[in-house]
Formats: sequence, C-alpha cells, structure tokens
Amino acid sequence: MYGAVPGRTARPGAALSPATYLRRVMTDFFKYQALGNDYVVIDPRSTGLPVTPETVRLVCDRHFGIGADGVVHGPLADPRPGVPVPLALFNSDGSVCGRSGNGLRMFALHLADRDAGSWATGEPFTLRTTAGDSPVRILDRAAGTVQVGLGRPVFEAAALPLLNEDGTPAEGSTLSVPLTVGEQKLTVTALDNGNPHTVVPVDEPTPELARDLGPRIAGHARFPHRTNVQFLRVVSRGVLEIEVYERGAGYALASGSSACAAASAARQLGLCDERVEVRMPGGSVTVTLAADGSVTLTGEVRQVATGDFAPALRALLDRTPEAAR
Ligand SMILES: N[C@H](CCC[C@H](N)C(=O)O)C(=O)O
Repeated sequence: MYGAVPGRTARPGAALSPATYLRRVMTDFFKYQALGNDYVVIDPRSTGLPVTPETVRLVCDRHFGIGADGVVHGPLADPRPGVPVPLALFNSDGSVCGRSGNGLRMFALHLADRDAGSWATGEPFTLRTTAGDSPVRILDRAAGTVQVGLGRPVFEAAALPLLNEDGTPAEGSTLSVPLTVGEQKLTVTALDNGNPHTVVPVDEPTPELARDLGPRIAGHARFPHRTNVQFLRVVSRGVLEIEVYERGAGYALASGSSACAAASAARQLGLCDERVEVRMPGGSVTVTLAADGSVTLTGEVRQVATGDFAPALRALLDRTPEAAR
C-alpha cells in the first residue's frame, strides 16, 4: 500500500513512519501563512483537483471556500534533490502571480513537512516559477524561519510595463517618476522583481490609504499588467514601514515580494542600508540587498491547517466550467 502512494518516487522522508506519511500525503490541501499573508498549497500528488482560475477563486473565497490570498500549485513534477522544483502561483482573483516571496517560502516548508528527507535538512534548494528560479533555505524549521532569494529587480519602464500618459510605452528608468491618480500628483518608484511593484513614499502609511489609493494605482491605465502597491515610510536607514495593496488579492497584512520591492526602491533612492527590517501590519521580515542589487528575504512561515474539501465543496470545484473543460 505504501509503495502505491502517488509521489512515492519523490523520496518520501525516510524518517516518516508509513502511517504519518500516508496522513500527510492523502490530504486535499495544506494552508500556510507568513505574517498574515495566507496561501493554500494544492499538491497534485495528493489531490486530483483541477487548478484553474475559477477553482482558485473558490478555494480562496473567505466565505464560500477555504480562504486565502492565493494558491500555490506544486510540485508540478516529482521533486528530486538537486533539480529545481516547478510550481505555479495564483492570486485570490484567479490571476497568475509570477513569483511570491511568501508563497515560495511556504512551499519550501511544505516540501519539508510533507516529504521530509533532503527537503528538511536545512540545505538550500531551488524552486522554479514562471518568473524564474529562486533559491530557498529553511533556516529554522521549528521556528518556521525560511529564506528566499528573489534575484535582481529591474527598474525599467519596459519591464513592468509602464505606459506614458498617452498610452504609448514608456522608456527608461522608473526611479521617482510622476504618476497622476485622479487629482493627486504622486512621485513613485516602480520595479519588477518577478512581479510588478509600485512604491509610493508617504509620511504615514495607513490601512485606509492602502485600501483607498492602492486599487486606483494597481489598476491604473499606465500599468496594463496592473501592479502591486507599497506605501512606504522610511523609519531609519535600517527600518522601513509599509502598507500593501496586492494586485489580484487586495489589501494584504504582509507580502514578501512587496517587502523586497520597498527595500530595493529605498536602497536605489539612497534611503536605506543593505540590510533592513521591513515592518508590515502582520509583522516584520528582514531584507538584505547585495552590492549587485540581488535581494534575499528572511522571515517566519507557519502551517495553519491541513484538510480535505468537504464533498459539497469538492463537487462545486469539480463542476466549475473551466474544471470541466
Ligand atoms: N504575496 C506575494 C506577492 C504576490 C504578488 C501578486 N499579488 C502579483 O504580483 O500578482 C508575496 O509574498 O510576495
């Protein structure tokens, strides 16, 4: 029976008893949170649930589903040590998210929790997303401290992309560019670190500001792929404070790639040192910025639940038009 479990080739942890292993793998979903930014992990080795924009929306729905800011779908191939592990990330509105600093850290912990073996040793391994490869490392499994590298951000209009007011493609640097939102004339710094981000320096970042101005910037006509938005206050050269509005997920208590985006922008603007604490309503992370601009994010991740979809929800999920196709 043990040998027949899907994913058997994925090196189920030698340290796990067959009963523990079965309990871990025969489960429909795994839920994690990082400072209040929550994702449901759907592991195709554990469930045949079709992962489509519509099923993602229902799973993420906080009233009719499980509730989450997004879904991590993976591994999309049997994970093997030494080989980048492919996965896909979705926002709660069903849109595709290139890379999620928190989602990747949660998925790293999921591999350690579910498969144990080499994933749980604390050695670095690589996760593969549509936005590129990211090294991850579980620094302290008991404390849930996980680190991820998000590479070097790009501060170029073409990368996001960012358009001019007249709708033509903008060119050049996105450092401190003007952006008009209704009556307000803002100066923002935009960048791509696997996802598009727009950092707005303000005197006082508040949830109200993020909820009000966030969606108007995220969906601004000058960002045809939309953008994540961070309202930034530089507390000191070692401490930043942000409020986040995520593209595709809305107001968020925390966001890993947003913390990295804010730190990268502040660093480019000469406002912070190479190692900063980024404070968000859900808690703080540490971001380090190497001399070449590459970014590393470190912070806490927790598993909050594992479970099965009840038959009625599962029937709905299986019945979504996209799932049926
Ligand atoms: N929560 C994620 C970011 C999601 C970005 C996503 N909203 C998008 O770019 O579409 C994180 O921790 O990095």
